[in-house]
Amino acid sequence: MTGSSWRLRSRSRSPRQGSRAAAEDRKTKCRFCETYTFCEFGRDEEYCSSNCYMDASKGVEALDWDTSEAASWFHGEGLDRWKRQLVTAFRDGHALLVTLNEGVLRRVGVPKRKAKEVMHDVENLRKGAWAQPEPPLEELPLVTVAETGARARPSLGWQLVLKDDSLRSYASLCRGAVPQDLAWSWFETLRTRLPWQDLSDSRYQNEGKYMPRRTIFTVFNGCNCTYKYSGVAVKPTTEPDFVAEIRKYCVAASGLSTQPNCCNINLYRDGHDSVGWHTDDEELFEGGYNDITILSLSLGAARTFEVKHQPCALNGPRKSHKGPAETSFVCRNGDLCTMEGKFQRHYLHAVPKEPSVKAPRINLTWRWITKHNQVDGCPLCGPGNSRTPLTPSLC
Ligand SMILES: O=C(O)CCC(=O)C(=O)O
Ligand SMILES: [Fe+2]
Repeated sequence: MTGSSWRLRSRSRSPRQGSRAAAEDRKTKCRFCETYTFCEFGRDEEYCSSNCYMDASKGVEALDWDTSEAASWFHGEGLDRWKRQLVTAFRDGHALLVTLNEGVLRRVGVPKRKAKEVMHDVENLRKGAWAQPEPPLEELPLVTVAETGARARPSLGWQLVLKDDSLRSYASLCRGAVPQDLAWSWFETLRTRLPWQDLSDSRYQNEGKYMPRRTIFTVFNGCNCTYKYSGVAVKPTTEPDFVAEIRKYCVAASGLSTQPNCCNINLYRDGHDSVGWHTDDEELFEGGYNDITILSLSLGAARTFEVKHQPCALNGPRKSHKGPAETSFVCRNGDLCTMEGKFQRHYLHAVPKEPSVKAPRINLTWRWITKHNQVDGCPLCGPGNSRTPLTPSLC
């Protein structure tokens, strides 16, 4: 592809400003998902939804390209040169390739294996593109839960266990935030009363293979979003009263001023259950480019929670998620902890297998859905996504 085929699309044309009503009569092909659909935005917009626009642009300027030129480009100049150009474009223009997906690559004749490889690089590039220096705290203040919690419940002893100002990434921890008896009774209630689900990765759906944990995703306040990650789709369950009670207790202990609207709850039956290295950077929570908070309660058996930096393609050769943790702490019955700021953008976390652990553990992670899912028909989706404060505030 020649330089002339790069066209920067201005951020000021955000379709978030359009109205669903104005677009009801218009059937258009979305530039991101490429399906024909009623556009929820105004007439001039090219994306079918705020989800697609944000998936395409991730909040930075979007880089447009002409698919018809792609074939000659791939075949003529080769992938290596193409990748180098991409990197330059990302660095110079803070831009993002918006219309590229595996299907497009296949259509212009890129073999499947190469197309996958390219998309892997593009995804890393997107992450790299986001990894511009974070704004300093003086410019964009951030209050941690270690601070709000300490103000709300000084006796609990909140502490900051990860403080990375340059990456705006923080983790707060409160040992014994919930008294032991109460925590154990919550553990028993959740274990026996929740309709736990076995998750199957889409790749293994027909093979009877399940993720090494049981789970449930609760929502409330009219939200109906499905939680999709790593090839798994967890349908929402309306938050039962006994979960709401736990939520309110933990939010109060954290000094947070708003209630999260969903919770991912995991049951680790014993030390063979686990969750591998990942980030909770799904679009629902917009944590890839916003400061967000995830509040986590541990109940039952103690398990190790591990943390390490997220590899970034622009910082060097592609790295796998293999390799040891950089930080870890043991989460025990009744402990609260958090992941805050841009943690989901810059850090990975995991709960590794610990075969010596014979007892079960339950973990609840409360999150704030700010970008409700259109595809699953969540009634809260649309340009008017509820923008609850994403970070704690001192009140
Ligand atoms: O079990 C934990 O402590 C973490 C769970 C987690 O990372 C998740 O549900 O995304
Ligand atoms: Fe997670």
